[in-house]
Amino acid sequence: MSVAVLQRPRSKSIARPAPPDPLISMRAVSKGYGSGVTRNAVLNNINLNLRKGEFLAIVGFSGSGKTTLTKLLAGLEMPDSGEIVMENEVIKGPSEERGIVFQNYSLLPWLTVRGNIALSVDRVFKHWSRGERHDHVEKFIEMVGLSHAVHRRPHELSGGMRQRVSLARTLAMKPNVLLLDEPLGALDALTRSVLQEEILKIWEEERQTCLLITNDVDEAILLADRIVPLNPGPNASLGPAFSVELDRPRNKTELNHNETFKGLRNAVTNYLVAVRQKSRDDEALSSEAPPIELPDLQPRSLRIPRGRAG
Ligand SMILES: Nc1ncnc2c1ncn2[C@@H]1O[C@H](COP(=O)(O)OP(=O)(O)OP(=O)(O)O)[C@@H](O)[C@H]1O
Repeated sequence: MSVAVLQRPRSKSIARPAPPDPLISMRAVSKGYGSGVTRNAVLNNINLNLRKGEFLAIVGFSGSGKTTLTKLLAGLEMPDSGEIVMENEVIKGPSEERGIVFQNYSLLPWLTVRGNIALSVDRVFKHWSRGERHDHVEKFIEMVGLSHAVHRRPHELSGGMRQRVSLARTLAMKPNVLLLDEPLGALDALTRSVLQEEILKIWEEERQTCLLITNDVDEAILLADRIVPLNPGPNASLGPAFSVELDRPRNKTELNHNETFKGLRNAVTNYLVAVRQKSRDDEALSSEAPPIELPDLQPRSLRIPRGRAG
């Protein structure tokens, strides 16, 4: 295996403006579950800056700790060591400043599309007039293309439609940071593709700081400004950041023929493949049985003394 693919991609020597300040910083964060022999060390020494207005994608394998990372950023889990800081304040619990969309949309089954979104809007924007809140809800329903289904309840919607409601509900709360934890993971390829385009369009309009967790390299390149791989666990750490040097607005169909897109897809995929192979090799080495030490014995005599035979 080539070691070169594990190295940080070379940055171009063009002078770039300084990156914007981080909105959230993870500093030397480690997290595991359980204790003693049953302890599962999931994340180890994670250092990550999520910059204001950027779209960052974390790509990684199943079980590497992606959801754990999102929950830490959301304040739903606390680090075992290290800290997570948002605008100079250590994150100590969940907050409406950080909106999350999970893979399994958790909609209230007795409320309609409008009702599910309005519930959150009414809670966050209590100080707005009824008319303002109504218009705000309608804007986000329209943004995700569900105006024709406002009166439907979740069981009357397809998976893709439910995920749109979930997205609209979180976007409508206007969080400072949007945390998308494999939001399209449960959808079929076609619906996934349509929703990718929609997220892209919405993000290009709103430019909210956004962190997307995904296992789909193409999706990460289409949407993000920067891609950071999460190496396989246990004790998963972050790999080198890959910068996505593709102009916006982006068009998925056109990107398929774009050389920068293809090169980046190869670089990220090769990195992930190499790092997984390394993790497997390390695992195999550490689980190999130690060599057995044979006792230093010398045979004395194989002859059976006379009279004892039989
Ligand atoms: N609350 C918990 N208690 C104990 N172990 C947990 C808990 N949550 C996650 N884990 C374990 O932590 C590890 C990482 O899980 P996590 O869900 O963060 O990974 P993931 O990369 O999001 O996985 P997937 O892509 O399959 O959803 C797994 O081994 C999982 O079993």
